[in-house]
Amino acid sequence: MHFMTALKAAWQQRNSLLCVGLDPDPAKFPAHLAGRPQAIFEFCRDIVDATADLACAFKPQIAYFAAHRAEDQLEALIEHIHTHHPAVPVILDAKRGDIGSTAEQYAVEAFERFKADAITVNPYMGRDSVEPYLAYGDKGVILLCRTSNPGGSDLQFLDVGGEKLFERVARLVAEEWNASGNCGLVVGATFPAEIARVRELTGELPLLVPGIGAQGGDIAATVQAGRTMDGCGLMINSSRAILYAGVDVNEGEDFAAAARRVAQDTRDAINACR
Ligand SMILES: O=c1ccn([C@@H]2O[C@H](COP(=O)(O)O)[C@@H](O)[C@H]2O)c(=O)[nH]1
Repeated sequence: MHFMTALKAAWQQRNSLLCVGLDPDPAKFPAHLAGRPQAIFEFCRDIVDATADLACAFKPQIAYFAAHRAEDQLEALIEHIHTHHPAVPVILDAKRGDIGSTAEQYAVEAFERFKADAITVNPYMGRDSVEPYLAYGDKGVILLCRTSNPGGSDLQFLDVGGEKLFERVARLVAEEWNASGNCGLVVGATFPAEIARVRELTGELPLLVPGIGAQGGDIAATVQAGRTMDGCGLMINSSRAILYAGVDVNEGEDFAAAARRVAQDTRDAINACR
């Protein structure tokens, strides 16, 4: 199924704009998982099973798996999501960016090895570096536009011929790169004014919005700035605030139940503003 079809169905059927981020850090895992060879998979699987009905997407961040030589556990996790929660699309957060021949390999890795439904990509090497992902017409390609970190302004706010660089990226993606209707943009919840500007420039383009929760972005401001006419258009990501909700209050083996409570509260807070 086309990523956008799956995403739209998930928004409607689950009544949710919440994207649950999967950034597994073994140092923060509950004690009963310590030393288990498949701990990263088991932790994420339990979070996924506890939150799937509340989520419009899952977003595993590849660095948290690769850093621990756990790419095999990432493969198993995505397979688990597709098998047990087939209505929830998977966005592989990899932020790839390289020349075309290398990008071809990254695209194979994301879509054929990991079987992700979408990938995040860095647009700053230009169209030929993005083509290999766009060639998978049914897969989502979500390009960095206005990132949530403070240093994002260093380059993304540069004036490029009368507009800011992030505005140029937004227009380029919406007007030229989205021929197959499979593109989205990353815009941080920490910058609602720029979310509104990107929405203004891109019509109904889906926006992946990290930065609520641990980074402190405002949910109401995010939704008001980025929602489309039908109250959708956003995948609002929260990772650490959900994953470690139980660990922070020492809930041990009930970490997944605690994660569910925070995911539900977050989804409801988003829905209250749509
Ligand atoms: O601009 C960006 C792009 C990506 N991210 C990623 O989103 C999550 C955020 O995690 P939290 O724990 O909810 O802060 C993480 O995987 C980042 O790599 C981002 O934060 N900002």
